[in-house]
Amino acid sequence: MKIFHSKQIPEIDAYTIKNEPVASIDLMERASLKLCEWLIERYHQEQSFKIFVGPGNNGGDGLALARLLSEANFQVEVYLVKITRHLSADCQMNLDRLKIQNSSSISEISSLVDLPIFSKGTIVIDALFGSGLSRPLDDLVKDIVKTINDADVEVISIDIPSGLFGEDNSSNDLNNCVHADYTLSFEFPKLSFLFPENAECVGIWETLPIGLHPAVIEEMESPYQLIDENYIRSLLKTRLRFSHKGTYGHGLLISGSYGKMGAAILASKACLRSGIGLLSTHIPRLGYDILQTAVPESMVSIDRSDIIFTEYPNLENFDAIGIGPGIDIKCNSIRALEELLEECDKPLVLDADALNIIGANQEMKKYLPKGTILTPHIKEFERLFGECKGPFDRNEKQRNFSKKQSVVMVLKGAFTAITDENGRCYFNPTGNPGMATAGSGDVLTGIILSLLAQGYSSLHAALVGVFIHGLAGDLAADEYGEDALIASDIISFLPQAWKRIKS
Ligand SMILES: NC(=O)C1=CN([C@@H]2O[C@H](COP(=O)(O)OP(=O)(O)OC[C@H]3O[C@@H](n4cnc5c(N)ncnc54)[C@H](OP(=O)(O)O)[C@@H]3O)[C@@H](O)[C@H]2O)[C@@H](O)CC1
Ligand SMILES: Nc1ncnc2c1ncn2[C@@H]1O[C@H](COP(=O)(O)OP(=O)(O)O)[C@@H](O)[C@H]1O
Ligand SMILES: [K+]
Repeated sequence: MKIFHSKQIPEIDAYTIKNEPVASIDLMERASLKLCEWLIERYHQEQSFKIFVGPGNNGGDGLALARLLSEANFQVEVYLVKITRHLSADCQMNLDRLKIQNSSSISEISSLVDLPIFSKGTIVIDALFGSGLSRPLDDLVKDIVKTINDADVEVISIDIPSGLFGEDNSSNDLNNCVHADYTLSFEFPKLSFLFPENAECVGIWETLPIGLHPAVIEEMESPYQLIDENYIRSLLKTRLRFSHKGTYGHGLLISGSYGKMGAAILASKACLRSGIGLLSTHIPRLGYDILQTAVPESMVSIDRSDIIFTEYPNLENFDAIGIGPGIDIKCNSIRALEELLEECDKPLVLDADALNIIGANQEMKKYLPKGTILTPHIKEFERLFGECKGPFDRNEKQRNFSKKQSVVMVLKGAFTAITDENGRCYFNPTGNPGMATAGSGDVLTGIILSLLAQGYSSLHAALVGVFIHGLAGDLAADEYGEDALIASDIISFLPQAWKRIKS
C-alpha cells in the first residue's frame, strides 16, 4: 500500500471526483458512512458521543457522522469550534443537513467556558483538523485539545489526530495535539503514524476504504509504502526438484565473542532455518565446543584469537557474508572489519557491533560495498548518523544515505523501515513488542544472510527477511504471549512462518 503525502490527498480526491465521477459531498458521505459503520460495530446505543468539529472537511466528516449516528439512534452532541466564520463548502452543507435533521444538539465553542463536562464513559470524536492542517495549533484549539487529553474519555480521531502533521512534526509540540485511542484514517495511513515518537497521539490506527480512484493511486508516485503478505509472496523463490545444497548458497557468519556466543548460535540457527544450503560460522577459538554442540548443522571457522574477531577466512568460498552479532568492539576487530569492507565483493549484511564500529570510525562509511545491508536499531542509527531532529528527519537521513551509498538500510523497530538505493522506503507491518528482547536482532541477521546466500537481491533479502522475522515473532506471541517471548521462540516459529508464506 502506497503512503501519500498530505499534499497529494486533495489531488487524489479531485481525480476521483472528476473521473468516477462522484460529487465531493457524496465522497464525504461515503467516508462518514464508513466511520459510522466502524462505530456501530463497536458501541452500544446507550453510548453518547461528543463530536468536536473544525472549519474544514475534517469537520464536515464529523458533522455528517453526527447525522448518521443520530439516524442510528445514538445520542450525539456536536461542538463547533469557532476558529473562523468561514466553513468549507462541504462542512457548511453538512452543518445545514444536521440542522434540518434536528436530532443532535449543536453548540458553538468560542472560549473554554463553553466546553462541556466530560463524564467518564463519554466518547469524544475528534473532527477538528485533518490533512489540511497548515500550522501547529494555537490559542483556543490548543486549550480545547489539552482539556480533551486531560479528560478520562475515549478519543477517536477522524483521519489524523488534530494538530499532528501527516509527515514532519519536528517543530510541533505533541502535547498540543490530540492524544487519540483510535485513529481512523481514510484509505491510507499517514507517514507520521509509522514513527514511534508519534504513537502517543495516534493510538491504534486503522484505515477505512472509501473507494478513491484506483487509477490515480496506481499512477501517483510516492517514495513510501507499507508492504504486505501478498507483496512479499511475489518476491519469493521456489525450491527446485533437482536442486542440491550448492543451489542455495554458502554463507559466512562472523559472530560471537567471549560472553556473547549466544548471538552466534541464534543467528546461525535462524540462518539455517531460512533455507540456506551451507553455513560456516566464524567464531573466536573459545566458542568452538559451544557452537559445534548447539548448532551441529553449521561448519565452524576458528579465529586465531580465543575471545574476539580478528581475522576472517578466504571470502572466495562464500556466496554471502553476515557480520556483527556479538563481535565486540576491540582494536583488532576494527582492523579486521576495515579489511573485510575493503576486500569484500560478496553480498554483505552488517549488524550490531559491526555498525557500532563504523559509528565510532565514521570514515569507514565510505568503504561500504554497494548493495550492503545495514540493520541498525534507532540507537545504532544515531551512532552512525548523529542525533536526528525527529523521526521524519531520521527517515530522510536514512533514505538519503541509502541513495548516496547505494546500500539497503533496515531501521529496526515497530514498522521497521527499509530504504533502497533509489531512496524508496518500505515499512514492515509484522512484529510485536514481545520481540523487544535480547537476541531478536541476531535472528534477523541470520535470516537475511540466508536469503542473500540463496541469491535474493539485497533489497528483496531485506524485505523478505524483515517480514518473515516479524511473522515468526507474531506466531510465537500467539502461542506464548508477548511477555514470555524470547529470541529462540522466533526461530522455533520460522518453520510455520515459511510454510504460511510459501503456501
Ligand atoms: N481522500 C480523503 O482522504 C478524504 C478526506 N476527507 C476529509 O477531508 C479532510 C481534509 O480537509 P481539509 O483539506 O478541508 O482540511 P482540514 O484539516 O479539515 O482543515 C482545514 C481548515 O483548517 C484551517 N487550519 C489549518 N490549520 C489550522 C490551525 N493550526 N489553526 C487554525 N486553523 C487551521 C485551514 O485554514 P487555512 O490553512 O486555509 O488558513 C482550513 O480552513 C481530511 O482530513 C478528511 O477528514 C473526506 O471528507 C473525503 C475524502
Ligand atoms: N515493538 C516492536 N514491534 C515490532 N518489532 C519489534 C518491536 N520491538 C522489537 N522488534 C523487532 O525485534 C528486533 C530487535 O532487534 P535488536 O534491537 O537489534 O535486538 P538485539 O540487539 O537484542 O538482537 C528488530 O528486528 C525489531 O524490529
Ligand atoms: K482529526
